[in-house]
Parts: sequence; structure tokens; C-alpha cells
Amino acid sequence: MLFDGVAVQYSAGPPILHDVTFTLAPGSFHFLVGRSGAGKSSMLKVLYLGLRPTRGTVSLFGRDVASLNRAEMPALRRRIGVVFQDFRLIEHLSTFDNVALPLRIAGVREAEIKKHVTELLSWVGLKDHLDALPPTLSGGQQQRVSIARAVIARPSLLLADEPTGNVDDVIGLRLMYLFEELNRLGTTVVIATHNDTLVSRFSHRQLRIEDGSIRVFDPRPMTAYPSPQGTMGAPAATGGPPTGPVRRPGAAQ
Ligand SMILES: Nc1ncnc2c1ncn2[C@@H]1O[C@H](COP(=O)(O)OP(=O)(O)OP(=O)(O)O)[C@@H](O)[C@H]1O
Repeated sequence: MLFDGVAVQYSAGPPILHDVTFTLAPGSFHFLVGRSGAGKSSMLKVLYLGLRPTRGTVSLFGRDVASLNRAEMPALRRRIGVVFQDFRLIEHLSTFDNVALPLRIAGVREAEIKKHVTELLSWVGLKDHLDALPPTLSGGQQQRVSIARAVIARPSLLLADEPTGNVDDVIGLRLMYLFEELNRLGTTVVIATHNDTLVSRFSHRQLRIEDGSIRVFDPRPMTAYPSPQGTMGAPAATGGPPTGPVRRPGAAQ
């Protein structure tokens, strides 16, 4: 994933991002940080193809997104799991069915869907709410449904906007373990957050937005780098978080 000289501006407003250049290596894990209003959500929007940059080049999975035609967009989007700040759950579908949706679209068998969705919803503490409709859940519970939906099909790229913003510290850590496990299995992860405790506890690289541009900060010494498939910081595969059944074909980035 590559941003080269990217600028973002909303209609008549001032420029939000200007001349942003960085590369997200496949299998990397980054926190996206910056003050409120710095442009974190806007940058995520560009990454999930929800906003066209006003200038510059964005490449996703080796494709210049400006060169994509409308028919190509959905397949690319399906490789991206997104946790939206406002959740965007489907209100008339149960918790279970919201999370099952990406697997149903991928054609996974119902028996497998049942197993994996139930496992994942148990991991995020929602096993007693499988049949609940989103409007009957608390904000933190809806956030966890949204996270489960974003990770269940093991996307190539996970983008999460304040994914621990509505949960307590214990659940926040559990969710971080889930993201780390997904990353260990090869997913590139970007998490926008204000949670300094989380950022300092998990020493991942940081994309810092300041005055419309990005600085990459790496808190780790060179020797601490895991390989993209590395295991640093992730719980053991056995007994760790479940991450769903699907590895998308053509997942190379
Ligand atoms: N659709 C929009 N139209 C016009 N301006 C917008 C729009 N969306 C965001 N902005 C403006 O762009 C700037 C960056 O917003 P953005 O949501 O990307 O920041 P953020 O870093 O994610 O903030 P927060 O941490 O508070 O969520 C803000 O000044 C915001 O008002």
C-alpha cells in the first residue's frame, strides 16, 4: 500500500492532508495517531476507497486506485475490513447475521459460519447477544459487533477507527490481541486511536499526522522486528483469539 504526494480537501474547506507519502508494508501493523481533527478518519477513508484524494497517488494491493473502474472496486473493497467510528451495522439483522455477512458473501458453508461466528462473538464477549438487534445493544457492544464483522473473513487489510473507544480496558486488550492475531496471520493492520496507553503498551510503528503531513515513528529497536508473519506480541495460536475461516484467494499485497 502506497501513498505518494497525497492531498485531501473537502470542497470549500481548508486542506486536511497535503503531500502525504508513506508505504504500508504487507503484514505491517501501524497505529494512526494525531490530535482530534488532524485527519485520521479522512486518511482511513482514502484507504478504503471512500474518498478520492485531491492530489497524489494511492496504490492498494499493487493497483493505482485512480485507474480502477467501477466494476473493479467491490472486489478490492472486499479485501479490506473496516471498523467505522459509527459502526454502520445493519439494524434489522441480528448480531450473528451482521458478523456472518462477509462469510455469506464469500460463499462459506453455513455450518462453518455458525462455528466461526459463534467463536468470535464469544471471544469479544457477546455470546449472550447473538440474536440481539444492533439498536438494542450498548455502544461498546455495537463496536465489538462491528469489529467481529471486519475481521471474520480475514481481510488483507484491516482499518479500524477508534476501535477501543467505547470499551473498558480489559475488553480493549482483548480486541488488541485479536488484531495482533490477525496480523500474525498476514493481515496488514492500521488502527486510528487516541488511546495513548494502548499505543505505548503495544509498540507498533506509528503514523503521526501533524499539520497535514505524516511522520512515521518507530518505537522499537531494529532487532525487535518480527517478520511479516512474526509472532511478537501476539498470543499463542492455541487458545488465542479466533479469527475466522477464510483466507482470501490472491491475498498477496
Ligand atoms: N465530510 C466532510 N466535509 C467537510 N469537512 C470534513 C468532512 N469530514 C471531515 N471533515 C473535516 O476534516 C478534518 C479532519 O477530520 P477527520 O475526521 O479526518 O479527523 P480525525 O483526526 O479523524 O478526528 P477525530 O480524532 O476527532 O475523529 C476536520 O476538520 C473535519 O471537520
